[in-house]
Amino acid sequence: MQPVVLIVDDEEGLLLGLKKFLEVQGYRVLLARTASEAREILIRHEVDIALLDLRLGKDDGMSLLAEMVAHHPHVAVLVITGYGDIPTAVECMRMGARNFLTKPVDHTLLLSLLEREWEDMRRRAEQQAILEARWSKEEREPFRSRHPLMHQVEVTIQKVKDLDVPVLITGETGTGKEVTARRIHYESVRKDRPFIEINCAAIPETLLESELFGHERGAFTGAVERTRGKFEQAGRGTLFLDEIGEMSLAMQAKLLHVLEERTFHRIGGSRPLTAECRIIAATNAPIERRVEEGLFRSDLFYRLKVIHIHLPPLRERKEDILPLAYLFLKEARLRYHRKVEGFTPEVERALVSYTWPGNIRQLKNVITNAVLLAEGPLIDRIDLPRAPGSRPSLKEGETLPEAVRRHTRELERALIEDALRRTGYHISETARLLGISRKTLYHRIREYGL
Ligand SMILES: Nc1ncnc2c1ncn2[C@@H]1O[C@H](COP(=O)(O)OP(=O)(O)OP(=O)(O)O)[C@@H](O)[C@H]1O
Repeated sequence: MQPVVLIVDDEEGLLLGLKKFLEVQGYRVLLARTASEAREILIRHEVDIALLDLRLGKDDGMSLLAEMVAHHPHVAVLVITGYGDIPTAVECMRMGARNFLTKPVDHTLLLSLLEREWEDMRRRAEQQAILEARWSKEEREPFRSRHPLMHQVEVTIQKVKDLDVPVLITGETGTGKEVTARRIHYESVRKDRPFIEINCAAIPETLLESELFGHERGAFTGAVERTRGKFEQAGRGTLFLDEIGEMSLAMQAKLLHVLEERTFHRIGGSRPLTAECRIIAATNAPIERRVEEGLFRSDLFYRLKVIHIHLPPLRERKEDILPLAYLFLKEARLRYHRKVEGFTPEVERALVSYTWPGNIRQLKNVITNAVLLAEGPLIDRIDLPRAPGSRPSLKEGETLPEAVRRHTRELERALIEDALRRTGYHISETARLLGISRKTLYHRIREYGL
């Protein structure tokens, strides 16, 4: 993966010089000449590292730094200061900059700082992935609902787990489709074989085919070695196709062919390979509507939904809210070493009466935050997003900047939710409508539990 560096400077010569130098070193470089250009780029692109000149013409580099630290915490900021301006550099590091360089920029030093940041980021991402896998996937026992609406789901899981036919799981975002897919796999005879997942919406259409089927060396520019696709990686295990509703018609045709023939080819390959994995597909898009509109092939739809599991939203199974809330409380308490024991009766009532548009994911986020912020053994206040249209107000003990930040987040959440509804939960269309990348949209959906 190519690291993306944003350079913010108003000196044209320096910008172009650094851009050329870094591109030769394999970095992707984006340029901003003003603070507002930098803001625009940060919203629209996934930036890894920013090089920020504190002297930005009439703009104030320090305020931009503060904004970047607050709103784009994943971006590592290196500041460029005038020669000998050490107190400012120290202040910047205190504010959250990762390091500083003085002018004129020493290219060798810059390169070593960038490499160190990039290495750090990759290590953190790996550790995060290990933690995630340890905490939220196979090892943890998922909650099993006793609600009558979920009873049928349980019966179906038990009945079909060992069969060799596809399963389609539908339900709103955060209702537990992936958790259900994993349960089917790990409770089945395939449990010692791989469980491979792929998010069909998060991968650009041009890459999806090679991700799924793999490619031979030289199959296309950049195919430097033979690569096994997800079908091969899954072997005789399970392939989980998440967000299948977002798949293009061309890819749907290819997938249907694999389901019918049980064979596929790596891109550029002539030897047919056998697809032995079980397919579980999931979607939160209104897939029947997509079929009616001709956006999803009806033959593929019927083939996938041989077994159909629909997960009802949390608001339709309110009895599950408190058991889940206590489960997440226990998890967060252990994970963050907090001494929190439960909720006050008012908080319990608030949890049960809320509508949970982001379902279990949102409930989990809310409870984890509450555990982190709790001061006593009982959680006595809970932050639930306001109903749209109500007037902004200051919470007890909240400062103005805190309230502004909270309201900005609520506004952003509501706008994204609105855009998702308008496009019928079509990720690419929503990203286009909002003018942000699909990756950023994904981050936000997860962050806000949408
Ligand atoms: N039965 C369960 N027990 C414990 N946690 C659960 C359960 N179901 C869902 N969760 C938690 O809720 C969150 C969302 O679950 P999951 O990713 O399976 O939902 P999803 O329906 O696939 O969401 P999306 O449509 O957005 O991809 C995860 O953090 C998961 O750990």
